[in-house]
Amino acid sequence: MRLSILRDSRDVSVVKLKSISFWMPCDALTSFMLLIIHQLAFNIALYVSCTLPPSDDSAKMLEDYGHLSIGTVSLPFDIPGTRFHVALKKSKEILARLNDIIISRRMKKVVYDDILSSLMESTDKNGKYLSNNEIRDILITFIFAGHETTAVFLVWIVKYLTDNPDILEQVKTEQCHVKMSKSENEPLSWCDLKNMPLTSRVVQETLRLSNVAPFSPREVIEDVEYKGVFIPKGWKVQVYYRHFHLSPEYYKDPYKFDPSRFELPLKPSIYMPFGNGVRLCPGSELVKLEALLFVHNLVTTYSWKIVGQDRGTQYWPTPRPRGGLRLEISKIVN
Ligand code: HEM
Repeated sequence: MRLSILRDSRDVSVVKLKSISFWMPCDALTSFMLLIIHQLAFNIALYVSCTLPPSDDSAKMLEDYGHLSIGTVSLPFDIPGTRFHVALKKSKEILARLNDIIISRRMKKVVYDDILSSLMESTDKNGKYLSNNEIRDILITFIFAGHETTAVFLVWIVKYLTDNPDILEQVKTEQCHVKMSKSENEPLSWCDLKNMPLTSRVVQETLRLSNVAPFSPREVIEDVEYKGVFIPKGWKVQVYYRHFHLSPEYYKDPYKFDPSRFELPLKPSIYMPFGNGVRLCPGSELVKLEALLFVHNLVTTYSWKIVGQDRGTQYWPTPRPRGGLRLEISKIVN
């Protein structure tokens, strides 16, 4: 199957993301960052997947995805009233909606520069095109994987920058420099994004420290002995990336937010925020791009402060600042 769209985000994403309302709807507000960014990350995932602009319909879809997300980490009892039951119901509604989108796209016969069109053109190794149900199933995964982790990850960037004012100042200097090299309203180009070494390291370090996707599930396909432990074929195992990322064996002072650790190349296989091997996250380049654009817009346009006490980390369903990080945020007046 040919599916290149997210492997080469250079061409698509800079162009697409700039056409989405990128940030807050007003000049000042106090709100939970996770709420705002969830909507933003979802809009981007929906746009990259199906070229759907934000609407009431997409807001409803995000709500349904919220139930689906909770259902994936609930006990699998399909009994009315359980979270799992609600998640199954909502997933059927999302699948029906995606089916309508596929049918309407087939009728229009228009090719868009998005994942849906790429899937519709794709063939398997026998040259057979994917069915609507196959496309629908891949899309639901892409949109799910494409917004949930991204939203939490962007919130962690804000948290770490706020907690480290020296690094925040340096990032601001870097980003203002980039901004000043552009004329007013000129969008960032791929070259500009390559010209943000410190911000890129902040992105890498946030991925290491936040571990928003802390593990991957795998099935053992043959008997194996690992460090004296026998693991039989058929067992389910978790590859726990968090173990590598927070190990003092691999990282000096591992709980410290220190982007400078990425100034030199790391040892192989100790940094895997997007997994490894054939199932490596296909959205990894898109996420980094979103993060650079997000930080650029954030630090050059807004100032903010955290409201209330630091409430630590909530580990369910994935690690995130407890409560979603309440911020008082306002537009910088020049
Ligand atoms: C900070 C954001 C993200 C993180 C940390 C992340 C991390 C991961 C990880 C660890 C995996 C599992 C890899 C494995 O099993 O080896 C994965 C899989 C996947 N991710 Fe991401 N991801 C992020 C964002 C995205 C985005 C934006 C998209 C799409 C637009 C996406 C789409 C997918 C898909 C479709 C898979 C399944 C791949 C497969 O099973 O072959 N992810 N991601």
